[in-house]
Amino acid sequence: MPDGSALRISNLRKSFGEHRVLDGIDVDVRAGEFVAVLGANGCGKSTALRCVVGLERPDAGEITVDGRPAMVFQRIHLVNRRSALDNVCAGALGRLPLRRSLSPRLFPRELREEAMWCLERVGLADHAGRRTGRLSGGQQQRVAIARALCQRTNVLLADEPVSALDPSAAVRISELLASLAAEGLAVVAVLHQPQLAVRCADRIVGLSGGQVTVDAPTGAVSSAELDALYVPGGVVV
Ligand SMILES: Nc1ncnc2c1ncn2[C@@H]1O[C@H](COP(=O)(O)OP(=O)(O)OP(=O)(O)O)[C@@H](O)[C@H]1O
Repeated sequence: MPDGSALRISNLRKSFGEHRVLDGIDVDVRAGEFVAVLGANGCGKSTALRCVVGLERPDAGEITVDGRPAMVFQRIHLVNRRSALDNVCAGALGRLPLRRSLSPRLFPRELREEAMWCLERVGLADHAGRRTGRLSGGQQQRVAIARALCQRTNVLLADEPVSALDPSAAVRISELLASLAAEGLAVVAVLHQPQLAVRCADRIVGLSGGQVTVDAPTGAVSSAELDALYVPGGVVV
C-alpha cells in the first residue's frame, strides 16, 4: 500500500441477526505501529479482527491489508507434544508443498532456520527443542507469536494475547509486541488492561456502541476517555 499504511479498515459493518455489532468502523494502521484496541465486553473487538483475517464475513465496508495478516489468540493453539521449533515451522505450512508438510521430519532446512530466527525474535531460541506443553503460558504465547512471524506477515493481529497470563508475563508479551512493531510490523492487539495499552502501545483505538470513539496516540488519551469505554453507552457519569 503506497502511503505506509499496512492495514486499512473503512466503514466496516457487521451484524449477527438483528444485533448490529460494528456500525461503520474506520481504522488505519501504519507499518511500525502498535495499536491497542480497547472496549467493553461484547463491543465487537474480536469481530473486527476476525473480519480482517477472514474468519467473519463483513456485511459492508472495505479491508485492505499489506500482504496476509497473521493472528494470535488468547487460547494458544499449539501442538503440545511437538517442539517449539516444529510449532513455529507449522506457521509456514501454507507455503510448503503438501508432501513436505505431512511430517515435521520433512521440514526443509531453510524453513527450520527461518523458524529459529522467528524464535530468536521472540527471545525463545534457547527453548527451540522443548515440547511446548512443558513451557510456561508466557513462553507458549511467544511460540504462537513466532509461528505467526513464520507466516512472513507484515500485519500481526492479537486477540487478547495476554488475558490468560499473569501480570508480569502480560507486560513482557506486550513489550514484545511493541518491539516487533518497532522492527517494522504493524501490530494490532485487543487488550483488556488499559494500563498495559498506555504503557506499551503507540496508539489506542477504543470501540463503543459499534463505533470507534477513541483513536489517538497513547499519550493523548485521557483517563476519562478510557473510563468512558467501559461505561454502558460510552458516557462518563
Ligand atoms: N458468531 C456469532 N453469532 C452471533 N453473535 C455473535 C457471534 N460472534 C459474536 N457475536 C456477538 O457479537 C458481539 C460482539 O462479540 P465480540 O466477541 O466481537 O466482542 P468483544 O468486544 O471481542 O468481547 P470480549 O471483550 O468479551 O471478548 C457479542 O454480543 C457477541 O455475543
